[in-house]
Amino acid sequence: MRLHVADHPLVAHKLSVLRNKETSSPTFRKLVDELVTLLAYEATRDVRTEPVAVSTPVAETTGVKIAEPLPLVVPILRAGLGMLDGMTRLMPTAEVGFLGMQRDEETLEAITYANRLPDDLTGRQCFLVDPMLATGGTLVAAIDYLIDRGARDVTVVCLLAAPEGLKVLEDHIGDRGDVTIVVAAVDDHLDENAYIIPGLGDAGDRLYGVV
Ligand SMILES: O=P(O)(O)OC[C@H]1O[C@H](OP(=O)(O)OP(=O)(O)O)[C@H](O)[C@@H]1O
Ligand SMILES: O=c1cc[nH]c(=O)[nH]1
Ligand SMILES: [Mg+2]
Repeated sequence: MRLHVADHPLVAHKLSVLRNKETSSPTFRKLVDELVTLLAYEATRDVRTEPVAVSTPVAETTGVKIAEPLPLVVPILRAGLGMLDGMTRLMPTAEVGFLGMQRDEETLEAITYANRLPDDLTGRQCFLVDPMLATGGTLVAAIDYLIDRGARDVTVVCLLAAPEGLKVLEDHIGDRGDVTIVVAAVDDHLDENAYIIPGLGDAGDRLYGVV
């Protein structure tokens, strides 16, 4: 497993506003979108391309286009939905699958309530998006769904990760797949309720309200 932590003053600035409990939902949504755009640039660095002939106004040349099978972006609902537009804006030809997962706040187990993924992911580059990697339970289950369908190349884009969750992911994945985590920051620790500290609270609630 590879970990890439964004090291950029704009990321750090936007993340600080996101953490602030006074930041309203509309501003929070906009900042998540802006941060994803910055992270997606790094996350898509190894996206596969193939040559394509291009006629410029004055010459023939060879360019590139994103190769088939097309990449698959998978937001983990709810909070991951706030990161989808930023990904598809950079990769408009990507296809989109969906996973609806909710962490049981008592047991911390990830429960899957929606699953709309292609049956066969052999050879597809997959991009999982979810703002928070806390205990790692949700992403372990999500990565397993992709690997079980044949995916071997998975990039996870998160805003915040806890060291505890990164360790769980690394131990779980082993050599079963080629997994890269791109994250805006690795925070300090989890509290007794498995919330990321200092964190930003419940990402889903801050994006969409408490339901
Ligand atoms: O690493 P973990 O300990 O599994 O926790 C992380 C998960 O918790 C949050 O989702 P939540 O369960 O709150 O669902 P929501 O997006 O609907 O709010 C977050 O968006 C991750 O999916
Ligand atoms: O800090 C946390 C942990 C899990 N899920 C969140 O939304 N925030
Ligand atoms: Mg939530």
